[in-house]
Amino acid sequence: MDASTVLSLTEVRKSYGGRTVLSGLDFKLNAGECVALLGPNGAGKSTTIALALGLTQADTGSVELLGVTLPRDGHLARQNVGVVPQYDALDPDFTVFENLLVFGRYFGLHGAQLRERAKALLEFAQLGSRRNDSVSALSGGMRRRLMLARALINRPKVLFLDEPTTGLDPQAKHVIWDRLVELKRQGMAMFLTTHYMDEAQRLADRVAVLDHGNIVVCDKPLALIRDVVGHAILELWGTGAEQCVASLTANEGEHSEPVEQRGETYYFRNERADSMLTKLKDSTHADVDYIYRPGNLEDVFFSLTGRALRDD
Ligand SMILES: Nc1ncnc2c1ncn2[C@@H]1O[C@H](COP(=O)(O)OP(=O)(O)OP(=O)(O)O)[C@@H](O)[C@H]1O
Repeated sequence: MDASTVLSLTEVRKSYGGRTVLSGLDFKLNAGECVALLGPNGAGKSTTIALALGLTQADTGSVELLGVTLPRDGHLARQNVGVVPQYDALDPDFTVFENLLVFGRYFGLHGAQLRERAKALLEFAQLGSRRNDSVSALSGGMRRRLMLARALINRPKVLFLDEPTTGLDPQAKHVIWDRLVELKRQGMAMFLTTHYMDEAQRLADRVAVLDHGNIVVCDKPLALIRDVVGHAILELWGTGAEQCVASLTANEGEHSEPVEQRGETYYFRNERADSMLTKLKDSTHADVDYIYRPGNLEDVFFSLTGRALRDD
């Protein structure tokens, strides 16, 4: 494993009960880098995190974390790793501060050193004033921040975050993002899963899209937008959109590309978006709702993973 690589999964295959979840996955996380793993429900994001932490074993292939082989030496690697799991695992019988102390003791910390570390982390997580509160008195956002503080108690070299802001309101989400950006600035390597494209775009140096058992792309968010989607999207929706699209495309000829559709919304990209916008402005379909906008990560995601629901 290269010195700058903190995590590597090579040719990893994993099945559950005959159902293939990962089919030869290759991935590397470098020191100081933040990678966001995106994928539809059930694509295998949590499974990838569990493998990366040595909590489950690959059927074939190899996993190395911080220079040690998993799952064999997982306990060694986990000494230097922080994990923010998808669901809060705080002890409701303890206060905010005590939750940090208890967790720190698992890592062999104690006494004044542990108390100082816990105090500093509560300040970092903007929970200093809630130090003596019961965990049950915290809001959802505060609980996530406490989970983040807890994951940092052992001064980890790499942080794993499984959907760190799912279920939080926009304000609470932004506070978590702000804290994660600060950690990035400090050089923390981070591997996170998310369903939020804005989260991936905001935080990730590289975005990996997992689908059908493998990573289909892994690159900088803006490079993905440029390469997979392009510079512009025209979206049309609402009453009259179908008729409008039919009339705008009527002169395109029989070899024209089919028009992309997600539910009741129609999409044109790039040069076609530009020309459709011109036609639309000159047309009689003034009442149709539309927006002309830059491409984004959600467009990349749909473009690569399709539109079919994955919850069956
Ligand atoms: N311990 C397990 N036993 C059996 N099947 C499992 C187990 N863990 C995961 N799976 C299955 O493996 C597949 C991938 O699950 P995983 O939780 O990794 O996906 P995910 O991408 O994290 O999904 P989500 O976005 O819904 O959280 C799913 O079909 C899931 O039902």
